[in-house]
Amino acid sequence: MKGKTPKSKARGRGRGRGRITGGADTSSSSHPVAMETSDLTVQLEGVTLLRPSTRFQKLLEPSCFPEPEEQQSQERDFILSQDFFCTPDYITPDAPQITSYLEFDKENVCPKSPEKSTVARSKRYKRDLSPDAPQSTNLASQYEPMEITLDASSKDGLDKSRSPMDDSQKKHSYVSQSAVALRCRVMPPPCIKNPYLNVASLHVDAFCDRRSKLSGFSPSVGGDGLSRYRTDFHELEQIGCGNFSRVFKVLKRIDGCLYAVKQSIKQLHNETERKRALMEVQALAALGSHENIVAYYTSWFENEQLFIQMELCDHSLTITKNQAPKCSEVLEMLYQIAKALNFMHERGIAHLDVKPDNIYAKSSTYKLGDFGCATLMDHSLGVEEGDARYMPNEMLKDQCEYLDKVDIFSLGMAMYEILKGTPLPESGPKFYSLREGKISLLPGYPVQFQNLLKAMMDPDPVKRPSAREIIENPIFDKLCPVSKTQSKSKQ
Ligand SMILES: Nc1ncnc2c1ncn2[C@@H]1O[C@H](COP(=O)(O)OP(=O)(O)OP(=O)(O)O)[C@@H](O)[C@H]1O
Ligand SMILES: [Mg+2]
Repeated sequence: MKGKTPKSKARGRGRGRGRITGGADTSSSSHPVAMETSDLTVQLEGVTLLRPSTRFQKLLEPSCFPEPEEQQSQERDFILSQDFFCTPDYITPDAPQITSYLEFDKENVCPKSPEKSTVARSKRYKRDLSPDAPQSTNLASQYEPMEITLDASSKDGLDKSRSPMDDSQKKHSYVSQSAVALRCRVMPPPCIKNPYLNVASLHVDAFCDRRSKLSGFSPSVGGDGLSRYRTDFHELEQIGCGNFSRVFKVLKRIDGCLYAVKQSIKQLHNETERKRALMEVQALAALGSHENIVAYYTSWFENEQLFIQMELCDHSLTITKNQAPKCSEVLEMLYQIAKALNFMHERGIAHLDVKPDNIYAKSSTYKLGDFGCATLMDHSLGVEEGDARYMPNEMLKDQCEYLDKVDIFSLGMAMYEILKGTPLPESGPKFYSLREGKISLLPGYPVQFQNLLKAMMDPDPVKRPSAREIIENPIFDKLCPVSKTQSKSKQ
C-alpha cells in the first residue's frame, strides 16, 4: 500500500511526486489552445511569457512547440510568474472612458447606475450601422443591472451614493482621474440581468457588494490586492468541498449566468505547487468541449490560490444514502462516463480519479469533473493516483503500464458502489478481494451488466475492456436505446 490511504489521496496538487515536464499554460483564456504565441504577446503587453505551451496542448497543436534542442534551452527560462496571473488592469477601462460615463459624488466616487432607456438606445445603434449613426462609447449603456428586490434602507443607501451633482460641484471636483479609476476597480459592478435566461428563481441581492463597499467594508480587496473573484462574481453558496478545493455556486456579474468556481484550499506558495495545480486546467482546456465532461471557462491565480470557473452542475453522485438506483439509471451513467473516458483516452489523457464524487449530474446528463489527477497516458507527465478506494492493484503497487485501464477499473468500482448503495471499503480483506476480481452478485441486475462490470474490474488490466468497447457493448442497445441513438448522431 505504500502508505497510501483511501480518501486522503497521495496525489500532489501542490506536492506532486510525478515528474513534471513541459511548460505551463499561463493563459486565463477559455481556449488557450487556439491562442498563438504572437496573440499572447499582444494581449499581455509587456508581460514576459517565455513558454506559453503545455504538454497537453502539444497533443493538439504540435506545430506550436519548439524542437527538442530549443525546448531544452527554453525550459531553463520557464517562468510561471504570479505577476502574469494577477492582472489588476483586467477590468479597468481607459481613464477617459470612465470619466465619460460616470458621474461623481463628492463623498463617494461611485459609478452612476446605467438607465434602462440607455440600453434600448444602444441596441438601436447596433442596428444602425451607417457612418452617420451616433456611436456609443458609453460602457454603462451596454448593460442593464439586474432588477432585484432591495429593501428600503439599502435602496436609500445606493441612491444616496449615486445622487447627481450639480454642474458647479462637477467643475470643482478635486477627485483625480487615477483615484476614480482605482475606486472603480475595487468596486464590483452590479450583476447584469441576462435577458436570455429565466432568472425568476434567482433571488440575488446583486448590489450587496456595492453596499458593503459604501459602508466601509471592502470585499473586493484581498490580502494581495484586488480580487478578480469578488469583482467578477457574486458568490451564492458553497456547493462542494474536496480534499484540495472548495467549490462555490456563483453568479457572474457581467453575463448574469450561474457558474461553479473551484478554489484551492491551500495557498500555493511556490512555482512547483502552482505548476502542479495548473495541470488540472491545462488538461481541461486541452480536452475542449464534450457533453460528458464538465465545461471549463477560465482560471486565474489570486492570493496564491487557483480559481477555476466551470459549468455549474446540479450535484455529484456521492453515495449519501443506502438506496440503490434503478438499473437503467446506472447504465446511463456508465454509458455517458465511458463516452467521456473514450474521448479523453483517444486524446492520450487519463483521468486517474474516476469516482462518484467526481461525476456530476446536470439534468439527465452525467459529466466527469475534477481533473486534478489527469495526466498523459504516455507517462511523460508523471502519475498522481486518485482515491485509493477506486484504484486497481497495479496502481497501488506503482506498476501501472496502462493508465487508460486504471480509469476503466475506477469506473467499474464507482458503478459497483452506486449499485450497492454503500461506500466501498477503505481497507481490510474486502478491499483486497475486490481487487482480485471477487465481486459479489448484484441481485436484480441483468447478468450481462454484471459481467461487464466484472470485466471492467478484472485484476489484469489487459483483460479490461477499453472505453470504446464499453460504449459499443450491446447492453446499451437494449437498455438505453434513446441515449445511444442521440450520441451516435453527435459522434
Ligand atoms: N462544476 C461543478 N458543479 C457542481 N458541483 C461541483 C462542480 N465541481 C465540483 N463540484 C462539487 O464540489 C466537490 C469538490 O470538487 P472537486 O472534486 O473538484 O474538488 P477536489 O478538492 O479536487 O476533490 P477531491 O477530494 O476529489 O480531490 C465535488 O465532489 C462536487 O460535489
Ligand atoms: Mg473531487
